[in-house]
Amino acid sequence: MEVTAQSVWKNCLSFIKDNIQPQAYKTWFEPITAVKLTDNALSIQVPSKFFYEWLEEHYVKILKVALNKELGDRAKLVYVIKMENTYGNKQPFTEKIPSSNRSAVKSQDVDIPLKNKNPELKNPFIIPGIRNVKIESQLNPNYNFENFLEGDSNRLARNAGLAVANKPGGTSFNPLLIFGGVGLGKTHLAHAIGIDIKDKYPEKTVLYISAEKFTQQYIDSVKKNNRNDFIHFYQIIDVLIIDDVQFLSGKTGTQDVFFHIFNHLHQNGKQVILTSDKAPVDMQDIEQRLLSRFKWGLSAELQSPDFETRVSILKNKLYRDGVEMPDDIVDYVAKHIKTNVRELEGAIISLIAQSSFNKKEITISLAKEIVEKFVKNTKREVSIDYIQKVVSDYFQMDVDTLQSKTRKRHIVQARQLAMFFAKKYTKASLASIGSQIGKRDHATVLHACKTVDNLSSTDKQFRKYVEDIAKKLAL
Ligand SMILES: Nc1ncnc2c1ncn2[C@@H]1O[C@H](COP(=O)(O)OP(=O)(O)OP(=O)(O)O)[C@@H](O)[C@H]1O
Repeated sequence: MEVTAQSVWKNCLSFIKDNIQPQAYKTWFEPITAVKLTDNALSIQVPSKFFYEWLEEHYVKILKVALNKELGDRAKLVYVIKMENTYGNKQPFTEKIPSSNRSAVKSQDVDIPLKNKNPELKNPFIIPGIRNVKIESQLNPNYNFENFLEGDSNRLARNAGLAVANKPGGTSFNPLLIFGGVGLGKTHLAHAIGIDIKDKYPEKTVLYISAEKFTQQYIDSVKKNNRNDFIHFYQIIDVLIIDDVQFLSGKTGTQDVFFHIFNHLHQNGKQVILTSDKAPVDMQDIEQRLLSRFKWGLSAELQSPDFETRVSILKNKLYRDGVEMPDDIVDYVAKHIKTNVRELEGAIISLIAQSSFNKKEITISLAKEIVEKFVKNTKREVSIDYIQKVVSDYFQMDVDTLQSKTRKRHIVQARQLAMFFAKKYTKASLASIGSQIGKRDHATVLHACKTVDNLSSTDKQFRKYVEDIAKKLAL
């Protein structure tokens, strides 16, 4: 009979089954599949890193005996760790043996050094290389230090970022918390630090994640009963970058788990980088113990750039995009859009687009037209988070209640109002609104908007809710 990975593993399993508790066998061996056999090395696929470490800690001897029986004294075992959508995102963290299926964005792959740096010393039959598991760092190479222009408004944060990138975990800036208003470059700077660390220390595991996604992963892990996996995953990262930590407000479960992850990383000299739209003192509904951790390192503010910096940012962008624009136009845009770099860039992009689509020359009057529209439009920009907070405050409930599955009338109405305002005042799609407001689908959001419209015209009290909330949103 042909010897295959499956046949070898089947024999191993029957030996193991006879020698361990049935429950343990079911839990730790049934989920494993054999994937490859080359020479005397058998590759088995396990569903998570936690799983793999558990096997190593508890069943390494029996695995060795079973494998030696099948493949002789020189038998080797290779683990293939596949986290199948473990944390429930469309683009999950994938972890693989490096030689195959590399990510399209190679620069974002990082090695995860697992527990025992030199496994041979402890487990002679496990081949080297299995620890070179890969994880995508989710960094955007377009956000780097070279194109993050320095000015008085960001000097401290930028230089602290550079210091952290030179010595991750080795400065007193741990955590480094970058805070500031909307569109001032927090995300850009956070990525730039990560990218620079990857350049300088390719062996380090860097992971960028938004607090929102982190929260979602945590919720999913609880649902799927693999909270330990979740924690473990984050504890082995060298540089953890969490964007928009204010999103954790009011989410006590996520805060708790983050607290433990943070402590572990900090104690082990790993670097934590956080961004937030507020300074720690202004953060609400974040546990005190977490806030005090945030203050351990350095909180560096990004302020609105001054006129000169705004001009440099625009000129740099134009230069990188290969577009020429007269200085007086650039100055005009920089003079009128002051508080948000994203808007600043957006206005210049619109200007270029308008002039090329309509074959119009870029003039001051065209710039004026666009800047005016831009400022008007962006005044209405408000986040779905903010809407949920305003609505739940108005009805004196917390955001979790608003998002919950309950069918209680007043909660359903609050949720529908949040959806209605999110549809009205953000650019988010129905699907995205639904997923952010209690993980509903787009049809639910559509239904909510219709219900709010109907009730506003038939129910006086309800109309008052709509008017009050609109006022609170200051739109
Ligand atoms: N100093 C800078 N130099 C060059 N580009 C910048 C600078 N600051 C911000 N930008 C650009 O402005 C845009 C918005 O920046 P970013 O998304 O990092 O802001 P943010 O503070 O994270 O915003 P939000 O509050 O919405 O999360 C990005 O395109 C970024 O590249």
